[in-house]
This record gives sequence, structure tokens and C-alpha cells, in this order.
Amino acid sequence: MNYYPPCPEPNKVIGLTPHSDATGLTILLQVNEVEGLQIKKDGNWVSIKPLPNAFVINIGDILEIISNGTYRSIEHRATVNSEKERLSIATFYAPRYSAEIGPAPSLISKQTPALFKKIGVEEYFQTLFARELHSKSHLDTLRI
Ligand SMILES: O=C(O)CCC(=O)C(=O)O
Ligand SMILES: [Fe+2]
Repeated sequence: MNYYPPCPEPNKVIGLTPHSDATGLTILLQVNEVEGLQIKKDGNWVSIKPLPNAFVINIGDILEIISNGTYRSIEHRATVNSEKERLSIATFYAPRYSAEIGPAPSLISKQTPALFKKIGVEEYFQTLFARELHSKSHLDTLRI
């Protein structure tokens, strides 16, 4: 759960730094329907307006790896509001710790070589948490 208190100077701070979710899929609820979530689309930050009773589904880095780049994880961030507090609940889905992540073998051929290295889930999360949250930089370390 994320809590963003109101901030009198919202342009001088960031609620949550730009990142892609490292997991497979994220189901996100913008709880009190205050705007703040933004995604990076064609180089620009675009606001995702909260819809009543609707979830936001984000593709994460693990799905980008498994689909060998067909599904791209989305870079996003959260801004703060000058008057209103904001709450969001994110649930992250990922493979079990003992599994291995890599491009699905059925997607790999001479014409479509693997774009990512294979890595165990445990090592994947250990290296993730040893880094600063920054853009898609963790996924970039696994590119071939
Ligand atoms: O607060 C939000 O809308 C985004 C939260 C988020 O990106 C996260 O928890 O990974
Ligand atoms: Fe996120």
C-alpha cells in the first residue's frame, strides 16, 4: 500500500520515482481516486485518470523477459497533490522463488534469438533489491 501525503509544493517532489515493476503483472487500485499515477508513453509522462471501481494492470519486467520483449514493461511514477492525500494498493504477481526466468523456449528461433539471459527468481530479486529504483535499469542488466 502506498500513501502520498499532500505537499504544498508538488512540483518540487516526486511521490514515487520512475520505475518499471520488476514482477510479472501488477494489479493496482487508485484507492481514493486522486490522480497521481503517470506512465511514460513515447517519451512523455501521461496521467492515468482513476476510474471508479477499476484496476490498473501493469506489465512488469518478468513478463517482458518471458515474452522475449513482445510485451514491454511500462515505466511509471507517482506524483503528489497539493491539497489531497493519495492512496494506492499494488499487488504484484511473480513466479515462485525456486523458478527460473528466461524467454519462453517456444519463442526462440534463429530469426528471433533470446533477448534476455536466464536467471533464478531468488537471484533476480536479490540483485533488484540491492539496487536503486531507477527506470528500467534492472531489466537492462539482463539484456543479451
Ligand atoms: O501509487 C501508484 O499509483 C503507483 C504505485 C507503484 O508504482 C508501485 O507500488 O510499484
Ligand atoms: Fe510500480
